[in-house]
Amino acid sequence: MTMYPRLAITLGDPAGIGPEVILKALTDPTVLDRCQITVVGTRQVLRRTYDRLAAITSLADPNSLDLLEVPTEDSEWEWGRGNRASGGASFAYLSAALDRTLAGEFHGIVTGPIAKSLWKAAGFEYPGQTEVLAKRAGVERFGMLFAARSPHNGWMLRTLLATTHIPLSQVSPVLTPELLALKLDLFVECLQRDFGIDRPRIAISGLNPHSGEEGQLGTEERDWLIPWLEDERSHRPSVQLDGPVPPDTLWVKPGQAWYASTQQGTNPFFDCVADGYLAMYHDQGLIPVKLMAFDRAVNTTIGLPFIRTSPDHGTAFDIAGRGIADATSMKSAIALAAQLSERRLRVKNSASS
Ligand SMILES: NC(=O)C1=CN([C@@H]2O[C@H](COP(=O)(O)OP(=O)(O)OC[C@H]3O[C@@H](n4cnc5c(N)ncnc54)[C@H](O)[C@@H]3O)[C@@H](O)[C@H]2O)C=CC1
Ligand SMILES: NCC(=O)COP(=O)(O)O
Repeated sequence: MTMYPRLAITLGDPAGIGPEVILKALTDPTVLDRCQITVVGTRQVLRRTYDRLAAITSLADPNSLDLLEVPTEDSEWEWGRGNRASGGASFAYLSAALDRTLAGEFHGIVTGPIAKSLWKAAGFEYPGQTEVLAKRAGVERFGMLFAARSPHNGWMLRTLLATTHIPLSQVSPVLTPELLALKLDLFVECLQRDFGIDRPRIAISGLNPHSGEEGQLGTEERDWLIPWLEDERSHRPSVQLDGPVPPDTLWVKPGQAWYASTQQGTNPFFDCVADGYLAMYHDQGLIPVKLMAFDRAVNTTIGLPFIRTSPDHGTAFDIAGRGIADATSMKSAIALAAQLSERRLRVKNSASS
């Protein structure tokens, strides 16, 4: 029997493209037929978006949606010009969705994009939505994973970031064997539990050019990354660990697989690709993801007791209110949240029956 998960979708910053891509995504029957959706935000924001854009692009009518109305103190903002009011509203939407999810009302949350600087302006000192979700869920082990399915052949690129929203100068001091072991644990758990890959292959990036070239171009690989990986290999027999692969070439094979015009199983590129890629820092992982899949990649927070996904893009203030935002990444985020929540529901129900 098919079980339809209940998903909350937060509008994100009302001055950005979040409301537009949500109303666009909710016109697609393939998005709607696998889950029950409640939009979390304010009717006034949805109405304003609809009234401005419905004449030039196809949008769901806000009256047709199930809406959880979230009171906000101030609604003085303009398209493309977020301010502390729009930042505060986007925080309130996320909080309301979290309250209801933690109370068991939703199986997953799909978040619209927020502007981190405007959270700060509104007095909320978090680096991003990921950290709020983890804190409110009471979770200390969590990770930022980007998943994207190739439109050419269905292959899925999955990239976990070992470090996320920190300055580049802090990456090396923050990276430790303990942190990488934690991220690897999470990655393996996620690939097995959520993606059904029992014996995953994971490729791990080096940090330095040429993975340090025997210590000539950086010493982290020689000093601890290579020994740590060897140790991990010896006590994880059910996982294939590749690396540390020089970061400039790690993405060549997934790039070939992404663009291959034939299906997995008939193309030798697929024999070389991993089920998951572990990048050492934000842009090392996200530059290749966004080059290949900016229009469709999904950001998902792993380690939470519920599913959370989000489009890979931000608020795009430069195009907000013009009707030209591409909703494919939002559609993919809803579809992935539905797929992962349904899988968890199925497993839970079969365990209890
Ligand atoms: N999950 C989230 O809430 C995320 C939030 N952000 C936030 O978004 C804000 C803006 O960040 P940026 O670096 O400018 O990234 P961005 O993704 O908002 O925009 C980068 C470029 O891509 C274009 N773009 C983005 N999404 C698009 C779409 N769906 N269709 C067509 N074009 C699109 C924009 O017009 C812009 O030219 C920042 O405050 C950042 O913190 C950024 C990434 C994720
Ligand atoms: N670049 C990824 C990103 O900014 C994700 O932010 P969030 O989902 O933690 O808000």
